[in-house]
Parts: sequence; C-alpha cells; structure tokens
Amino acid sequence: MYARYIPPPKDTQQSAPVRAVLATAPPATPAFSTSTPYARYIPGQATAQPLQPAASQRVVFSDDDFSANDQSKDGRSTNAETKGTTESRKAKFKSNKPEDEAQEQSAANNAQASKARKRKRDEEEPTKPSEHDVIQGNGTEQTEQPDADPELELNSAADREPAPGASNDAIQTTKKPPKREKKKNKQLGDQDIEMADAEAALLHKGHTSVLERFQRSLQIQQHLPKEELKSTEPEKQIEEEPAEEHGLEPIPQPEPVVFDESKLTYETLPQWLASPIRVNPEMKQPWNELGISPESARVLESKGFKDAFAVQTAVLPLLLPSADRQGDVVVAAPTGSGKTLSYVLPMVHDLSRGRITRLRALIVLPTRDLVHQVQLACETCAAAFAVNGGKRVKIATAMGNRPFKDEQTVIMGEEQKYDPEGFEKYLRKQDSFVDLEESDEEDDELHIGRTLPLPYHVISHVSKVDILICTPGRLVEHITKTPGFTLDYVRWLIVDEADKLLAQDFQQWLATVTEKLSTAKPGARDFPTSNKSGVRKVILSATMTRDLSLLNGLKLSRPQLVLVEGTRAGEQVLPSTLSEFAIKVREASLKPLYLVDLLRSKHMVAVNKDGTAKTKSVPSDASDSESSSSSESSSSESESDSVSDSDSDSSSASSDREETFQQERATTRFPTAAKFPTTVLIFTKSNEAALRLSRLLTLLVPDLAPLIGVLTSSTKTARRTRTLRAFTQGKLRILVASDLVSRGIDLLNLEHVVNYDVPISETSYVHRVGRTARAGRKGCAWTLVEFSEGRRFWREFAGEGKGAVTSIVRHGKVQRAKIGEDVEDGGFSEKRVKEYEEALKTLAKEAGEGRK
Ligand SMILES: Nc1ncnc2c1ncn2[C@@H]1O[C@H](COP(=O)(O)OP(=O)(O)OP(=O)(O)O)[C@@H](O)[C@H]1O
Repeated sequence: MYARYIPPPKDTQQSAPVRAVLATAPPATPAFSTSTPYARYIPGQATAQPLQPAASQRVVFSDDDFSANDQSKDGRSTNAETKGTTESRKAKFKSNKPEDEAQEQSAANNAQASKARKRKRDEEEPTKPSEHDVIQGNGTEQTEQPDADPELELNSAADREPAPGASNDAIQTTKKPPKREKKKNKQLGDQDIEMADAEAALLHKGHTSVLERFQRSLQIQQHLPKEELKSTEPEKQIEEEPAEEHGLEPIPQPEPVVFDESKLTYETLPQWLASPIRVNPEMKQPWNELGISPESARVLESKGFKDAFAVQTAVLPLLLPSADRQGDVVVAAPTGSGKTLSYVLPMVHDLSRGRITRLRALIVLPTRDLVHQVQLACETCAAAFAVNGGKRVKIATAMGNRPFKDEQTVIMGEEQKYDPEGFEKYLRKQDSFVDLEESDEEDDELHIGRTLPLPYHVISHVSKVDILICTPGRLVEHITKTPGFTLDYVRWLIVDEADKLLAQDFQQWLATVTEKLSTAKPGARDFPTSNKSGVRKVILSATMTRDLSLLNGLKLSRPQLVLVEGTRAGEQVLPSTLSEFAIKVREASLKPLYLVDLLRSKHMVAVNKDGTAKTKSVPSDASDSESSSSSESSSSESESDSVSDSDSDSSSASSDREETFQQERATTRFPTAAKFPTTVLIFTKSNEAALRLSRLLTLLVPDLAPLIGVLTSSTKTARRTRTLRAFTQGKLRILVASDLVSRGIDLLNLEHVVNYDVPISETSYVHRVGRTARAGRKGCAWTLVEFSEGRRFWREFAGEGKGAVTSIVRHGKVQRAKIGEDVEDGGFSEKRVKEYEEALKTLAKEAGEGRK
C-alpha cells in the first residue's frame, strides 16, 4: 500500500509542497470524481488547483509511507506525519528481529495487492462508491488516497479502449470525426449514436489521460532534480523498480525516546546510589594499614583512637591521596559510628602537607555545639599530623557566638606588601571617595580593611586559618562581608548532618558556596604533590537523604556512597548496641509520674562495664573563654543563623526562669552520683516543655534535683557548654532537652535516652536515640507512648503492626516495658497523684511570678 500525504485542505493547499500528491478528483470526469479516490500528481498546479474538502477521502499512513514521503522538502512535517512516524517507530520497536520484519512486509504486500484488486473492481463500477471512502478522523476530515494508483487508472482506461492500434484514430476523432464514422453514424439509430458517443468519450478520456501523463513526466524530468523526481511518483517507481533503488527504504530515524515513567525505586537510582560501597559494621583496622604513618597513629592512640572504626576503614582509602582518580564521597552511617574522624583525618593529613596558610577547607554544620565538637576532632588530628615535620594546620570557627568583627580578625589578617603602582591606585581611589559619615555601624562591623597602608605599600588580606568550621549562615556572612575572604584556595568542602543542611537552605548558603567553588583561579586549589585538583566534597549523615534534587545542589563529581552492610540508600540504621523500649502511658495527664517511675526503676542502671565513663569529646576550653569574653551578650541563645528548632518559644522569660532553676541546683554543688547510677537524656517536644519538665522533676524527686540539668535552644551558648561539660564529668546525671541536642552531640557516657514526647519524624527518632550506644558502647532508648500515639509509634517508628512502614533498620525489636502504676489495679496511688497536683500548683505559681 502506498499512501500519500495529503495536506489538510484549509491551510496547506496554498503551501503544499510541489511533490505532494493531490487527491482531488479530475474535474473533467465527474463520474470518476465523486467516486474514485485516485490521487494524481500535477506539477506546478499544487497551489493553483485547490484541494476539495475531502469528505470522501481519508489518509492512512503505512510505515513505508513515512519512510519515503514523510520528509517534506523543507524539513517540516505535519501532525499527521508525526503521528504516522511515531506509529512507524512503535512498529519498529516492537519487532526487532529481521524475520518479524519480513513477515510484516509480506503481510503489507498482501494487503496492498488485495487493495489494488479491490480498487480495480471499484473502478470498473465507478458509480458505486465504496463504504470506506468517507471517514472522519480526529475531528478533521483529511484527504486520503488509500488505494490511489495512477497506473491502475491508466490500465483501467486502457481496458476500455478497443485496441492499441485504434488509439490514434480515437485521438483524431476528438478533433475532427472522420467521414467514415460520420457516415456510419448517420446509418445508426439514435440509440446507437448515444452509445457511440459514450464510447468515444471513454476513448477520449483514456487517451487524454495517457497524454497528460506523458507530458507531465516530461515536465518533471526537465524541471525537477533526480531526487525530487523520485519522490514525486513513488507509486510508479515502486512498481517499476526495486524499492531499494528508489529511496523507499526507511529513512534512518533517531532512536525512539523512551520515557521512563517508572517510580523511583532502589533499582532506578543512579548507579552511585544504587551500588554503594558497603561496610561491615564490625570491621576494625589498624591506622597504619590505612596509610597513616606510625607516628601519627601513635598520637591518635594516645587520644583514645586505637584502631579505625568500620566507617573509617571504608572512607579513608577514598579520601587519602591515591593514584586513582578520586571523586566526592557521600557517607550514610549510623549515629556514633565515627563519621567525624573519617573525614577530619584525611583532610588534615592532606592540608598538613601544605606550606602556606590559606583557607583550604570548610566544614559546615548545623549547630554551634557541633562546631565545637568537630573543632576538638580537628585539633586532635592537627596534632597527629604535625609530628612528622608536617604543617600544624590552623583551625578556626565561625558560628555567630561572638561579634562579627572578632570572628573576622580571627579568620583574616592583613599584610603590607611593597607595590608602588598599587599604592598610587589606592591614593586615587581615596581622593574620589567621600566619607559622608565618619563611622557607621557597617564600618564598625567590617573591622578588616581599616588599616592604612605604609607608603608605596598595599594592604593584602590573607587567611589566618587552613580550616574553617562554621554554621552556614555565618559562612555566607563572611563570604559577602569580610574583605579578602575567598574560597579560591578551598580544597575540601565537608557538609556534616547533610540532610538537615540541605533541607533547610539557610540564606541560600549552598548556592552561594558552590558558585564560589566552581569559579577559581586555575591551579589555586592544587597541591604539587597531590593528584587531586579541584574541590573534594564529603557529605555525611546518619539519616542521609535520597532526594536527588537535594543532592544535585551539591554538584557532586564522581560520587561514591558508603553504606553499612545490609542496608540501602535512604534507610536509617540504628546502632547494633542499642536496645529500644516502649512504655504505654495509660493516663496522659499523669505522664510525668510514668517518667518518675522509670527514673526510679530497676532499668536505670549502668549498662556498660565502665559505667558512665567520662568522655573526651565535649568542648571544655572553648566554653570558658566564651563565657569570659565580651561576646556572651551577643552569643544569642537561638541558633538564628543555622538552626530552626522545632519549637519557637525561646523567650527571655523562660531563659530567666531556667537561670533561676540552675542557680538553685548549683547551691548543692553536684553531690556524688551514688543516688543515680547511670546517665539519662530526656527529650521533650519544645524548649518550654523541657523547662517545665525539668522543674517538675526537681519537685517530684527532690533528691535527684542536683543531678538534673536542662538544655534548650534558648540556653545561652556558654551555659549550654557548661551543662554538657558537667554531664560528661558525671556531675549532672539527668539532662532534659529539646531537639536541639538531638543531632550530632557526642556524649559518650550517656546510657539512656528517654523520648518523653514521641519525636515528630523517623529521622528525629534516629538522631535522638543515637545520642546513646555510640562508638560501640551499649545504650537504651525509652519512649513514653500515649494511647493516641500508639498506632503511629508502632507503625512508623517500630515498624510493627498492620501497614507498618518505616525506613528505620534495627537489629532487634522494640520491646514493651511496663512502668508506673504503683497500685494493683494498674493506677497510681492517691497520695502520688496528690503530690503531683501540688507540684503542678507550685509550677503554675512560679510561672506566674516569672511573668510579673
Ligand atoms: N577510631 C576510633 N576509636 C575510638 N573511638 C572513636 C573512633 N572514631 C570515633 N570515635 C569516637 O566515637 C564517637 C562517635 O563518633 P562521631 O561523633 O564521629 O560519630 P558520628 O558517626 O559522627 O555520629 P552522629 O551521626 O551522631 O554525629 C566519638 O566519641 C568519637 O570520639
């Protein structure tokens, strides 16, 4: 079947390409015009001869049609063409095998032959239009010549001619009938005359048709190039010559576009996410086997880091200098698994090989407490790599806990450089500069850059540090406001607690930083001895996002994902040393009594052999210097530049009250911990709730009051640090906190975590309970679950029950523990309820006084 493209009647009749096969019926032969959908090509008449709105015709495209004819001369195609092409591609796509194609081709040929036969039959009965002649398509009538074949038309006419030899006579007859014929006509009756006329008309038509074709082919040969010629009469060419020789073979088509509509699953993740490097959590390895020098390893050992932890054994080889071409690294490992050292060690190792101090590494963290903590790890490693004649890497923090200008002077310095030309420029600039105000706030703030240059010198800004550990908001401030602060030399970008930092784009820090990192002086980031140029990015979290749109913002290069064995990207793994318990709270109004009973229960025991060992990683020095510095007032209580705690009630009133409680407790001067053999961190849903609960506990269990501390985002930074230090020293044993400390804080001696309020998300649960059972130590997590929270807790957090869906991966199961209910029928004694009510009254009274 050779179908032709017939442009839509309305618009295309003026612009139809010359080679388009017109489907109009010949006006000279009305008998055929109404019933015979034969197409014919009339050169030069494409625009002159309007197309009839083809009520009686349709377009059917076959694969072959599109291979040969669907490419319009100017490269454009109609919708119909496109549709046809798509169908053609589909057909191709379905059947790749040559046998299939051959079968299809054969079937198509049979269909063509059968249609040709049908056409011939129709032609012989021209007054009987076929039912198929009129078809509506897509709301628009389109002209089609499904079976049109000029050759058949020609044959049909020839069939009606008496004999080949008579054709010339017939032609003459149309001009001037021969006498012989006139005479003959006279002899015939009227009927005979009519019959003869009809016959002559037929003959005339046939001959005219032959002539027309002949003339047309001459015209075509004269005016059209060979290629065009081929495409104008596809039908004829196909019949006369093998298809291959006439350009009817399928035009090479672009690969079909296959739209991936499948949902994102682990299998459809990008290769690097779907095929991570897996770590056996039990793995440990000596430092020197990982490329750390024995001298450095000895220093590490002296600080308590004997062997590399599992995650470190996997990450170090990826980050330490190597002959391989290295890429960025994404680490998703459980809380307390040692992620900090896994990036600090190789980074400091790398920077210790440099000579000049330049800002070479940025570590971005969401909270000030974490900045302090990572600073300690960096200092440890700086000491470890300075032993072999390596550079003692310089480290600073920027987190908004002191005035901006102080931070600037810590990070940036000025150097006088002899440069007469530069000095001239400086003077010219000064002449044109009019200082309207002697001093304004901005100038005060932008402390750097106020020094005057010596004669013939210019001031050059230089970095005083190699590593800057910062919160994102403060980093952006330095980028935009600190003179000379540049990321041009940065070789390392570390984003810890990445899911939090990526989900909440504080001051668009990521876009700002990645833009600065992508444009730099050529070679500025390179070390002569290093094969790695450019910026190395390390992204870490215990609850790493699988959201590619978030990860894309990091513009990672050749990333590799490190996961704990048996887990997949997006899963949140709990430490294997963690035991979890749920406590059913029957009476929500008496929930504090359940907590009191838990604290007094047999469960509150030391779960590690060494009990509540002191930890090394909680900041100490920093806190003291902070509290004595003038910055205390400015070290605002909220992590405004970085943290948006789930609560927003950090009022000054509550802070004052907290201060009073702490002072009250301080009078006891931390008695011995014998009364409470373990350590507990209790999480509440908000700052206010943490304050209330801590006070309530001191009222309900007065003997434990000196051991109770409170941590909220409204707590002043210095106080927060002091509280954490007291806890790690064992002076405080019970901390009541909001979600502020749920991420990253490393309290090695913490043995029990209590979710007094059920966390808002799985991620929050993982981070909260991950404050215990760190670095291979044992730990317990307790969650008080009210009746209304039961369903959600068991399904989303514990992963149990009908329709349970949780991304939390745990080694055991959440166990049910029975706490409270000190009387036989399962309630609390009247005496205890009364005590509780009294405590509430006191609390209300204090709150009222606090407001006055
Ligand atoms: N190789 C090691 N040997 C001994 N202790 C280690 C080692 N590596 C890390 N630690 C200790 O393990 C504890 C947890 O480490 P770290 O804070 O890096 O965990 P993390 O994986 O970052 O946890 P989180 O996700 O909660 O922030 C820290 O006290 C750290 O000092």
